[in-house]
This record gives sequence, C-alpha cells and structure tokens, in this order.
Amino acid sequence: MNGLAIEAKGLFKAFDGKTAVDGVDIAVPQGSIYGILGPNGAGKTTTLRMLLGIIDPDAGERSLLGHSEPLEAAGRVGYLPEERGLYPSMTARESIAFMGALRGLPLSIGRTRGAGLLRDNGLGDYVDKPIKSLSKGMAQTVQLFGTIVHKPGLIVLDEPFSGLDAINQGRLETLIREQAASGTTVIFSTHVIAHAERLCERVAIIAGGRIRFEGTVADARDRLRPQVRLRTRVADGGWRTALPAGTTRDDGIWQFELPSSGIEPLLKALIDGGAGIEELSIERPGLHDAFVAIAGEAAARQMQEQATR
Ligand SMILES: Nc1ncnc2c1ncn2[C@@H]1O[C@H](COP(=O)(O)OP(=O)(O)OP(=O)(O)O)[C@@H](O)[C@H]1O
Repeated sequence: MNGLAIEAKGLFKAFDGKTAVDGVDIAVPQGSIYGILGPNGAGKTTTLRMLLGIIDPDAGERSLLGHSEPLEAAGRVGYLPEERGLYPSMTARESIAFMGALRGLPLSIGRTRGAGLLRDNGLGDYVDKPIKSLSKGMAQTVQLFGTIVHKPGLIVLDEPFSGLDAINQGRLETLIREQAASGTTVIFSTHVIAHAERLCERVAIIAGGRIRFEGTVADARDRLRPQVRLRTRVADGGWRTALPAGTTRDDGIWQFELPSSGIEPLLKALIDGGAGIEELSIERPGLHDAFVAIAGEAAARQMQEQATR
C-alpha cells in the first residue's frame, strides 16, 4: 500500500441518466480522520457506497485498504450506514455481536467485547436490554459499537452525528479520536462544518456531485486571508487612505483582509495619522468561511438549514 487507506480517481455515477457523482478524486491517509462535507443530495452517500463496493461506479477507480475490489477488504471495514436500524427485540449485547459476526467475528468474542464496550461507555445497565427499550440516541450508539466490534482498520460513517443530542455527539467525537489514535482510519460524511473542523485533518468538500476541494483543513482555511477588525478612536481623517481597498465599516469597526505586507506598516500609518487604535483583532478564517468561498453561499446556506433542522 502507498500509505493510503482509500484512494479514488475519477469516480462517476449516474442514476437513470442523472449524474449523482461526477469525477470524485479522494486520498485518505491511513490512521487519519477524513471528512466528506456537503449539503444533502451532494453525492456523499453515493461516494461512500462506491468506495465500499456496495455499488459500482460507472467510471473511475478506487482502492480500499490496498484492494482494487473493495469487497475483498470487507472483513477489515466497519460501516455505519445513514439508514440506521437494529432488530428491536435483540438485546444490545447480542446486536453488537451479530453485527460483528456479519464481518467475520466469532459470536462469543462479539458478546464479550460488546458487553465491554457498553460498560466502558456508561451503558452497562443496558447490556441485556432489548433495543426497543433504548432511546434513539442509545440505539445509534449500540449500532456504532457493532460497527467497530471486529476492530476494523477502516471505519466508514455516513452522517454519524445526525440524530444524536449534544452529549452523545461529544461522545462520538471522543470515540472517533480514540479510534484514530489507535491507528484506525476513520472517514465520515457530514453536513455540519463544525464536526469536520474539530475532527478532521483532511476533508473533501462536495457539492452538486463534484469535489470542490480536497486537502487539509489548514489548506482550505489558508485559501482566505486573515480578517482584521479595528476600532479607531477618531472616525475620520487623512489616515483613512491607508486602509486597504475593500475595507468596510460596521458598528464603528473597520474590517478588511490582512494586507500581504502585514499589519505593522498599516498600524504605523494609522498611529502617525492620529487615528488612535482602540481595538485590534486579526482572525484566521474558519472552515465555514473557507466552505463559503469554495462551494458558494447557496451550498453553505443549504448546509446551515439542514444542520438546524
Ligand atoms: N439509488 C439511487 N437511485 C436514484 N437516484 C439516487 C440513488 N442514490 C442517490 N441518488 C441521487 O443521487 C444524488 C446524490 O445522492 P446522495 O444520497 O449520494 O447524496 P448525499 O450527499 O449523501 O445526501 P443525503 O445526505 O441526503 O443522502 C441525489 O440527487 C439522489 O437523489
């Protein structure tokens, strides 16, 4: 292998003549946490299904844990689909063992590990309780344990945060970090930028079936210049000519991109001109700002609407 858990080039898929995914290139380093970020309908699920070998692309190549036929790696992969579901009458422990067995783990080992996972994560009281007696969030957590019980080398999670409350989302973030720290590669899709920003080293930004960006979160953010916010004591004066083109003023705050020459020459001009500096902040743009610049306002708005639903 070339250090990549997943590599895909030019993946293309159409359904009934309508393009769903158009030329997706992805490189997921082993042991990393990788996010596929985009609004609903962008093509995230279709991309994950192609990477896993659940559906075949119409064109393009993919390699999963070194296998060009992804299903050959199935025993070393854990997959949490977007459509969740467990058997309501099965106990939590048995559900985890059952999911492990589907990936080749002996049931007895699955039962022991399943009980351990539940106990270690504060769900010890539910080991032998049927799924139907659990809350939706707990059942989702049980399904997640079933996804990792066979200790896969690669975990693929489709919108794992949706349907979870803030506490369980935090637990899931911890679990994802623990898995990556132990060498497991994690790839997940999301329409919530904050999750990708907190967790991922690399992301693919996808909109309308196309990859708009693929690379590190830092590189995405570095596409935009840092923003300067400045409050001057004096509202007007000759010093204003020193402010860069495109400067805006809102509620007494001047706002502009950090000039490539840095902040010092500008500050000197303002101080010498008698503007008086009352407040100054230089903020590096976040992934949200980068997303807007890369995928456009419309896609960003769509994401936000979906996230607050
Ligand atoms: N089996 C299918 N048959 C027909 N169209 C499909 C199929 N699967 C996906 N599509 C279409 O492909 C496009 C991409 O869908 P996909 O589910 O991959 O997006 P997504 O980003 O995962 O969004 P969501 O989170 O809503 O599932 C959509 O227009 C969808 O309707």
